[in-house]
Amino acid sequence: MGDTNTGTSEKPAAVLIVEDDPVSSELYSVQIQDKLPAQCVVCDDSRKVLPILVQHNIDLIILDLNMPHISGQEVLAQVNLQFPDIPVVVVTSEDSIQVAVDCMRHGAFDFITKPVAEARLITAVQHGLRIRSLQQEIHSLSDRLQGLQIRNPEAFSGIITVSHHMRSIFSYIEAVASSPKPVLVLGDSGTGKELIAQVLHQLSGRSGSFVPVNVSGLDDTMFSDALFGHTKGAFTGANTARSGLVEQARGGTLFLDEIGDLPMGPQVKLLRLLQEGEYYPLGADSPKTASVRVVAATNANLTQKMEQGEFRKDLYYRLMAHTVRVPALRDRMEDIPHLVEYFVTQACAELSRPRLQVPQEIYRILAGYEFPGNIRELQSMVFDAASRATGAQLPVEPFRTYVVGPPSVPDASGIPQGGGTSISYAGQFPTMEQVEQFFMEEALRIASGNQSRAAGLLGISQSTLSRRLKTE
Ligand SMILES: Nc1ncnc2c1ncn2[C@@H]1O[C@H](COP(=O)(O)OP(=O)(O)OP(=O)(O)O)[C@@H](O)[C@H]1O
Repeated sequence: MGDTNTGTSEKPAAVLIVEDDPVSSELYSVQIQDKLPAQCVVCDDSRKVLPILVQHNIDLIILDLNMPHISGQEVLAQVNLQFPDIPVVVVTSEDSIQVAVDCMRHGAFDFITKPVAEARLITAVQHGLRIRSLQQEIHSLSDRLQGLQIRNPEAFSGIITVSHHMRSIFSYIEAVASSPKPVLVLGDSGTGKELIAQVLHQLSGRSGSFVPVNVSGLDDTMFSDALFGHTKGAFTGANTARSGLVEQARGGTLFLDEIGDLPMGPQVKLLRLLQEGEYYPLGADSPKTASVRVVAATNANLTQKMEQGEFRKDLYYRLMAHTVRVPALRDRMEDIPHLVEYFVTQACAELSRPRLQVPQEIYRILAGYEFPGNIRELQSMVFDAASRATGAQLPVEPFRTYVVGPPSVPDASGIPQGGGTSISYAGQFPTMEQVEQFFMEEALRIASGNQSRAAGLLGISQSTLSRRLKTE
């Protein structure tokens, strides 16, 4: 089934079949359990329906209208009154419009006449279960959002924040963590999207691993090989079979970073994986079944990308089943002092030096800054300043220079000429590649060769910087 691994609940749904004819109930049961992730319970006495609903979590009812003791219509009315969220699929031998209208009026979800065609039964049950799962999700979300109670504060301990907006995001994360549907994490570069993906995995209760992969710019073959693996001899040099990241993440979470920069070709393959729960390793004739939860992140504007025909709408709608929008640091400036303290502690531990004190002046300087590189940029600034400290305090000067004054004086071309690197174009205007190369080298120089910090200065991820440096 298409959605079995990636689209619906992993726990089998409970279907109650209310039918006094054992042949029919057995047939429905076998057909449903064969085609859907569902467990059927049969009830041949309509008087027992309500007690069963009280004692068990039933997700959907198949109800024969012609029952002895209490009629199907009466059971339907009772269920609709006491358990309005449970979809009821009515089955009857009466092919009458009036009966159908009556049932719908009394809250039936669907109406099927006997003899029951298997495909019709399966579609009705599938639709009913989907509605049921959406209802449960909405209840869970509104419960969580109303209370803003964080049930697992320890899971969020690595995400430093005092922002009310971030706390509401934590609450949402807790609500959707155990859902098997994809999560799309949106936000500017360096806002903490990967941290959020890790917490989603941690709270998902999944026993498999968290497997991150940066998919930016991967072509068709690179994408298939990385995610799906290959068979022995699939291409020249494929001397042994290799399983891909989807297999590594079996029972866990596959984190697709920079999904907005995935080219169109591989987007089709990803869509198929999400829709069918299946994939073909390179060189394989038969598909493999995937069992992963997908979390994707991007700092790109996907709406714009879809308008420009660079991102598939069907893929977007698959991925955004749950969406988390992480606010930029400039929209939660109240977090800055807490983040600075946190990073100072980290930096001092890494540099094996006593904890530095943070002068208030630093906060005044940072209050006027926009942070295009967000938290990664702040982290780099703090680490850089901590490594320059000579006394007991975090030095103010590196922050002032960074925020207030440019590190070097630009010449007429607008390109800074300070530092050890320069760009010369002898009357010819530099190309974008040259400009990009210049700034990457400049950032690396300022960050003393530390790629992660250089990436922070440039407002891009470390993996993107590393890839761009390799392709230069
Ligand atoms: N709230 C936070 N508390 C502590 N550290 C944080 C927080 N948010 C982000 N960080 C740190 O900032 C850095 C960047 O975070 P992360 O990689 O999760 O961002 P991202 O949004 O995925 O970036 P990109 O879009 O560039 O991939 C990491 O070192 C992360 O640990």
